[in-house]
Amino acid sequence: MKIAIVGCGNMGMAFAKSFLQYDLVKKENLLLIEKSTERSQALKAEKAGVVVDTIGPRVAEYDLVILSVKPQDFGSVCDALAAVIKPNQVVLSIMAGIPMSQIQQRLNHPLVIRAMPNTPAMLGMGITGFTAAKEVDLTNLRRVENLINATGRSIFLEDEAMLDAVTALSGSGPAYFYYVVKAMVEAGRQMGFDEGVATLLVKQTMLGSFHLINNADKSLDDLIKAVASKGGTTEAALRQFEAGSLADTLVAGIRAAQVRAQELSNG
Ligand SMILES: NC(=O)C1=CN([C@@H]2O[C@H](COP(=O)(O)OP(=O)(O)OC[C@H]3O[C@@H](n4cnc5c(N)ncnc54)[C@H](O)[C@@H]3O)[C@@H](O)[C@H]2O)C=CC1
Ligand SMILES: O=C(O)[C@@H]1CCC=N1
Repeated sequence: MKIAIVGCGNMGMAFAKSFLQYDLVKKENLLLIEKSTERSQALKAEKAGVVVDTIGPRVAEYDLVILSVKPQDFGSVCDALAAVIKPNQVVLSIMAGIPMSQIQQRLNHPLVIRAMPNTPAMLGMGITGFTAAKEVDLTNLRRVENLINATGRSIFLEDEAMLDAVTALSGSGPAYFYYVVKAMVEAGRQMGFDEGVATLLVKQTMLGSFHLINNADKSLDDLIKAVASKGGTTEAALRQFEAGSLADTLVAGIRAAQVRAQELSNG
């Protein structure tokens, strides 16, 4: 397979590296289109693929074109891509917010798949929600699904509208996790630990707790109950979280991310 990636930042390269790792594409068949000179020089030094700075006629030689520029930069790539794209090529967009209909219309091209990954894709531990325009046949859909699965796990969604919810939940999700970890490390620092020790205590707690969520045959409420002894320390913390409506604030934040994803479709 020959793959062109437009926008080779965090996510574009997370995808590229996963494909290379699983030998799903050869470096000579991977076109990396990156407008930033600094970034493209780094990609050339890494010998990550064939690096160019603009979309040109050679893009037409690739089976799949991945759009991984920021949604705000989509307008800057449309015309150049529309001018060279051939009818049999498949476009995979990982841009937040931009609906498939808009991509189809701006590129004058029906074969569009839309996906929302997250940054753990860099380690092959991502989760990606994806959906496809009705014009995309099963063979192409399976090919792209296999590629996405090199970055972690995936879930196909019939309803494109749910991709904005995926964006809010798992796309942005890693940042929420880091935010909570950061607050816990700060609490550790305030209680007298240096940052390294606080970080070790928190990271190992998060790792172990994640495995308990995955392996213990208990609900989240039961897992909380198993930690929070009656009249103990955990209860004191949870009471404070409730008083500050922490859970409601987290839910409201995630809903704000969903609204923002919907707004991004308007440019
Ligand atoms: N960062 C994240 O956690 C996630 C991001 N996304 C989506 O992935 C897309 C990319 O995000 P990141 O990789 O984080 O951004 P990034 O800023 O790291 O990468 C975007 C790259 O596109 C390049 N670029 C901009 N205009 C260009 C053009 N006309 N031609 C060629 N290259 C161009 C930029 O120089 C930059 O290197 C966004 O649309 C975002 O919504 C999706 C899921 C997770
Ligand atoms: O913050 C953003 O807009 C992108 C989409 C999901 C994660 N990062």
